[in-house]
Amino acid sequence: MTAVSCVRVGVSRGSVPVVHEVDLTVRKGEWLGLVGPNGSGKTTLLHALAGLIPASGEVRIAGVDPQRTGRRATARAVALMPQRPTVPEGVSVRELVRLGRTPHIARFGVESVHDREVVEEVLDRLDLEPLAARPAGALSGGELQRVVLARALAQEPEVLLLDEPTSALDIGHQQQVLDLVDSMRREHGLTVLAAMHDLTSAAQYSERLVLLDGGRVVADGSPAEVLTASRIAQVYGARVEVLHRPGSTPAVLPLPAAGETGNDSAGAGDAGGEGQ
Ligand SMILES: Nc1ncnc2c1ncn2[C@@H]1O[C@H](COP(=O)(O)OP(=O)(O)OP(=O)(O)O)[C@@H](O)[C@H]1O
Repeated sequence: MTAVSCVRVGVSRGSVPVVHEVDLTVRKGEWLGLVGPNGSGKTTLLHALAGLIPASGEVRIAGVDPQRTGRRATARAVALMPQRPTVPEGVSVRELVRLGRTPHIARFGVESVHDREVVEEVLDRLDLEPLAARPAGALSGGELQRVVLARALAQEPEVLLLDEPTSALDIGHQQQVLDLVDSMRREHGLTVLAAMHDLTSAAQYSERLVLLDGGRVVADGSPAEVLTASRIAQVYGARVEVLHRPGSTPAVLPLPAAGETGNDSAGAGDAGGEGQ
């Protein structure tokens, strides 16, 4: 079953086209990683899929056309975790997470028992209980990032759009949040589209990667197919080695500039070289 389909999708920012003729299909329950250099159009595409900005072409996501469906109705099926969240002044962490329930609550209606249970469950699953009464505006960057993910999960979406979900997180919290999203995908058939810069992490969690460059899809396939050293050099201008470990997904290792061997070995060399 298809959860997301884009046919010749284009998006302009101001008068400048920044996403060009993107064709994309994502299966229900699939994790699709969106990768590409800065400015390649990842955020723009995610915002168009969430119906936040106009796009040309055809978009269907969780059975709705976000370009022609109201924000509220779209938000009952599609949640976006933004790269740069705005936090309403004075709200607590629990209140911010509760905002995720807004699309499900009738205007002038009150929260149901289910609404309250969902909020408490995501606070618990992300270990946010100890922060729940704190003002959201006074959190660290990483704490806020987990709270904003909690708000998106509280929407109980069919499709979750993640824009750099772990950019502010330490390695332990990166694994915690990506493992949680992955378990929700496996248990509930959640469909995930995640824009990520960490290519090793993107390869680990994504069943498929789509690589954007200059607003166009330049590669679409399994992580091993998309992440080759020559393609990363060409698209990112980066020196890397791609490690293929038995039974595991590819790992992308940055390499030092030619002639440099890294801090430790350079230091050892200066001190008299190896084996002395
Ligand atoms: N509001 C805007 N007005 C004008 N141009 C914009 C706007 N937002 C984005 N752009 C431009 O659109 C292009 C794509 O930006 P976008 O944020 O989608 O890239 P990205 O792949 O998400 O980048 P990054 O990895 O740096 O987050 C960039 O050239 C950017 O400068």
